[in-house]
Amino acid sequence: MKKSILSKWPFLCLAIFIGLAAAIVEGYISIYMMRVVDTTLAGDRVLFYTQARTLILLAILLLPINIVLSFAKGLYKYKSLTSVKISFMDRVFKKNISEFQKDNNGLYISAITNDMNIIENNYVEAIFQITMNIITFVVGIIVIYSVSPIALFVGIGISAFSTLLAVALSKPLQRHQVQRSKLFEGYTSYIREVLGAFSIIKANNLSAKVSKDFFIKSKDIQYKGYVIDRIYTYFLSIQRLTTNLSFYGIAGIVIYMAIQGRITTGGVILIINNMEKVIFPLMQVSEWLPKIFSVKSLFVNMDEILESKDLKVETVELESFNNSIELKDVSFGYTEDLILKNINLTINKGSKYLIIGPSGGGKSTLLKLLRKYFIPSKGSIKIDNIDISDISKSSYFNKIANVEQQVFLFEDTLKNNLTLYKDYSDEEIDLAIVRSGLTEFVQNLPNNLNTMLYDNGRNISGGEKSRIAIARGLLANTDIIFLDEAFASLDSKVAKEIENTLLKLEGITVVNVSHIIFDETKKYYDRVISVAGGSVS
Ligand SMILES: Nc1ncnc2c1ncn2[C@@H]1O[C@H](COP(=O)(O)OP(=O)(O)OP(=O)(O)O)[C@@H](O)[C@H]1O
Repeated sequence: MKKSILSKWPFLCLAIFIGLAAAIVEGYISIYMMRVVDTTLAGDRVLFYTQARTLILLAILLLPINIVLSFAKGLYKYKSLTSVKISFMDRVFKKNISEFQKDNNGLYISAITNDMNIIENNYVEAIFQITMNIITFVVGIIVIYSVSPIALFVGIGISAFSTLLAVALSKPLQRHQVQRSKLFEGYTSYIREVLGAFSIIKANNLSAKVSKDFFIKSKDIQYKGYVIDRIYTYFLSIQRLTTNLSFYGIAGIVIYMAIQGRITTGGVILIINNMEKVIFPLMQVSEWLPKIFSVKSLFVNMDEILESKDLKVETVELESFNNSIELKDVSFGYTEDLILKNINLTINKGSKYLIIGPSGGGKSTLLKLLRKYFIPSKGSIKIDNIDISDISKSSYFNKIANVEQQVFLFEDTLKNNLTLYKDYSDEEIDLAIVRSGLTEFVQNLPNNLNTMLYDNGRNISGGEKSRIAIARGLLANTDIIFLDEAFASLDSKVAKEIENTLLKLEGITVVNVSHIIFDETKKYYDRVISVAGGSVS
């Protein structure tokens, strides 16, 4: 993840270049300020006017440079943060369905929201601030050196002390930052859960329990934030004390040197002015450094979340499905316990299969294996004699359509929800609408197919959602359609009609897991498979 931010170094370099120009101009401003003071005190009018004019011109020049610097900073932050967020999402979607399902979603949500905010403030911003402060510091040192090297050595002493303090402080901060990130994971998934179950919580009078649980979870996070702030406070107080004392010390030395006549009055002003430019950036660097170190552990944590443990190389692109899918001695379990045991089954192209069986018997699990969401623990699944594990997921997913009971609808038009952003002709879309029993529904919508669906289809019924899922499956024009309890929310008339349509699809293989069995349609299946106790019959 860190690499995706660092890959945007050209934008940082641009900002550094402009920042350097700004610091050099500021350096010249303080030198001309010194000259103006000294020529005034010397009573040299002609030289005063020349120096004062240059001083004003430099001050005016600083304005556009600072504006461009602010644009460059914005560009660097925009590019870096977009890059890290895109890289995060890319890696999430590179994970296997099985791997993703094992994790708690809260983990990802927390990483992309809370951890990303910390990365923005404590890493991307910190890198910019540190580099700018180093530039200001270096220019300040050069300017002071040109007047008094002794004052400069005192400044370097302070720098060493502040940096050591920053490094020492980063250790406990790193630990607390990781602990806070872990707390955020649980907190995020809890919020997602309770908001998702809003109506159940209200209807069962569970609000008081939710409030109590929420208080416990948010209290822990707030406390961790308090601990982190406390460490920063100790750190900042010590740091301010040392820098203030150093500043007074340097001011004393410079005034003493002026009394002895070793530097001019303008020189005193220049050194005091630039000491601020040396000490303040140091203070800033030592404030930002612990933050950068503390983010290191967040990157490690994110890389762990995003790491794909599936190292299987898929070498075959499935061009077509011609004959059959063969399951040979297939066993599978989510854990050590096997859910499916030594399954032998052949699914022929174009045939229609009804899968029935008791709840928890393993029907959906069998579908998950056929859909390549999971790979068998033992045995093999071969499609036209090619092992499913060797076939690339994308080419396999192009050949299958999945109709689930839980339908997800994007916040978009009904048309895009049906086509899933692929190109189909109007005739194809109309046919899928008719076949899935959606004709009347679409006609009654205010903007027909262009009607927007919001919030996962909150304003449409469960049955309408199911029919949208079935229409998607039909429209996809795939060789195989897998249905998992797709008719559960439909009335028997509509369900039977849709089932009939599916059973009449020529050349398309249909595997339908269903509790709902109609005698009228059951006989048209080529085979009814019962899955119970881990076996098929
Ligand atoms: N992701 C999972 N992790 C662990 N166990 C699981 C997972 N999914 C299902 N199981 C378990 O596997 C067994 C079979 O579940 P499966 O969903 O395949 O049954 P099913 O026959 O489809 O049941 P139903 O008809 O109730 O949907 C069950 O005991 C279930 O608890």
